[in-house]
Amino acid sequence: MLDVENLGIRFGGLHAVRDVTASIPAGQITAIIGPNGAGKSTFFNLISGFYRPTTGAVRFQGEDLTRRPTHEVVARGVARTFQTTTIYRELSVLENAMIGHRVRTRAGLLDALLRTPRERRDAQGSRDGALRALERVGLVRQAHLPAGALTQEGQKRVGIAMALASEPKLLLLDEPAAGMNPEETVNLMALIRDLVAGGLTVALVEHKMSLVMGLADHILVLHHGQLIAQGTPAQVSRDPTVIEAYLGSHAHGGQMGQGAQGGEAAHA
Ligand SMILES: Nc1ncnc2c1ncn2[C@@H]1O[C@H](COP(=O)(O)OP(=O)(O)OP(=O)(O)O)[C@@H](O)[C@H]1O
Repeated sequence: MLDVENLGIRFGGLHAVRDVTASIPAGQITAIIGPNGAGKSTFFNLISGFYRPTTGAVRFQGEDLTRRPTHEVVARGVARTFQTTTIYRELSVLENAMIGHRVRTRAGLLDALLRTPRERRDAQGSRDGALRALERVGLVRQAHLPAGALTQEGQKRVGIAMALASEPKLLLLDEPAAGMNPEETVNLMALIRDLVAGGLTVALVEHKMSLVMGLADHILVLHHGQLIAQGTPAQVSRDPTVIEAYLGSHAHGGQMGQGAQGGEAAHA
């Protein structure tokens, strides 16, 4: 569904992502893992159009998205959530989801100010689209609550609904389980599985190895900005290069503990 070829970006002298060639297959869950500072978030920012690569190309369903601005990437069917919660806590759950939907509507500011027929049509469409997204994440009954009143897990669902409201084909989740307890993590895994069963393709960056190993069909492993391995959870977890990368990172204060022990302990 999404292919990157020789993708790279430099920040000054630092190659945050270097020469990565990889694919995110349709209808599957792809996890991007690697020790701290491996370039995972930067890779996400590259494929979602937040960063312009220094080298290489990003193709989505065969179309070159390399130089497209983010809103065009979203309009073509790639949506993302963020590591830190970016929901509007004072707005209702429904209003948050409607904001996610508005990227697909055509009415501009003038239409909104003049309340033109197009604006009214789009507003109704946003409401319907937002409700569909809330249904997919199980939040219809909370639609009129302020988003900030929801639990941590509920707020994560709002963030996912915002992304789903743009009706993506590919959903990118940046550390979806961060800050969640084990029970919430299990619920989140079930939600992601449901979304994929409904036809969505998902790629995620995640530190919790229990989630990655229990959920991913396909794993890309980054280290120092480079792709050092890819394959099924079973394949990458016994790959000597991957084990060495995590061990080396642990020796320097990295997060191998999460890799070896399943993740939650180190997050507790
Ligand atoms: N905008 C930026 N400007 C300069 N350097 C950056 C920028 N973004 C990331 N970096 C650097 O690029 C490298 C990769 O960072 P990135 O955040 O992508 O890693 P990560 O694998 O997501 O890390 P973590 O697991 O800690 O979230 C790091 O050395 C980081 O300091």
